[in-house]
Amino acid sequence: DEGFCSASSMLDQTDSSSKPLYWKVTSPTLSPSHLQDLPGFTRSVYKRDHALITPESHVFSPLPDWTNTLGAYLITPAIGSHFVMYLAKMQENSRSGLPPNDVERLIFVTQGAVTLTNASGISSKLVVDSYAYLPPNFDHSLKCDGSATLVVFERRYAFLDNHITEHIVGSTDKQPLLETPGEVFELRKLLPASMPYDFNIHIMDFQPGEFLNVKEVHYNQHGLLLLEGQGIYRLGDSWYPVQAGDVIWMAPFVPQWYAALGKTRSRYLLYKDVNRNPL
Ligand SMILES: NC(=O)N[C@@H](O)C(=O)O
Ligand SMILES: [Mn+2]
Repeated sequence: DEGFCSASSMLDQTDSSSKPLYWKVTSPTLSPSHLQDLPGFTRSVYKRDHALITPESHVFSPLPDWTNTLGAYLITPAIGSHFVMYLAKMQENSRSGLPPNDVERLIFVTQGAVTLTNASGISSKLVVDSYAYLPPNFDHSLKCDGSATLVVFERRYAFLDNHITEHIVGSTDKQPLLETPGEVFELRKLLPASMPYDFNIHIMDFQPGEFLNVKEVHYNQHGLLLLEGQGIYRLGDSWYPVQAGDVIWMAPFVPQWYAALGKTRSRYLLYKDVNRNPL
C-alpha cells in the first residue's frame, strides 16, 4: 500500500537482524526525502534546560590533537554541562589525542573497531558495543586502521581523598542486568557504582510500548545517545519523536520521560553524574 501515511511506509521495513549492532547511529533514517532538502528543516532544538541534536545537524571538523579523525561536539560546558560528549569518526591510520590534564574519558564504539594501547604497552581491541574508561592523566592511545565511530565523554575529574579510579575495558553484553524497582526497562551500567567514579553510563532497554514510570526531575545531568529504536521523549513541556542516532542534553531538573514505540526495542546510552555532593 503506497498510501501517504500507510503504516508500512512509516515503519522501517529493513530486516535489522541482518545489520550490525547500532548500525542506525551512523546510518540514521533521515527525514523523508521531501523534508530532507526542505530549506531550514531540522528536528534539532536547543532550549535553556534541554537540547535535541539530530544527525542532520551534526557538524564535524578535525579533532584537535587527534590524527585523521573528525569530531562533532554535541554537548560542552557552553551548553551548561560539566562534561563534553562528542562523536569521533576515526578514519584509516587515525589516532587519538590525550584529553587535558585531570580529565577522565570514556569511549564507546558504535561502528567499526579500534585498538586501545595503554602506557605499559598492553593493547585491547574494541569492537562495536565495547567501551573503555580512562582515568584522569592516564596515558593511552586509540588507533584505527579502517574506520570507527566512537561516542566519547570527557569530564574534569572530581578528585576525592584516598579514592582513585581504575582503567576499565568492557562490553555492554557482559554487564549484568541491575534491579530497576518500579520500572520495566532493563538497566546495565558500564562503570562500578563505587565512590571513586563521579559519573556512570547507563545502557537502558525498552520494548515497544514500555515507558519510564517516574517522570523524573533530578539534580543530575544527562547526555543521551539513542542507539536503537524510536519513541517519544518528553523534556520539560515539549514532546519529541526521537530515533536511533539522536542525541539529547538534559540539564539538571529538566522533567524527563521516555516511551518506546515501533517494532524494535529502544536502547539508549546515558551519561549521569553520581557520587558527588551537589553543593
Ligand atoms: N532519562 C532517564 O532515563 N533517566 C534515568 O534513567 C536516570 O537514571 O536518571
Ligand atoms: Mn534521569
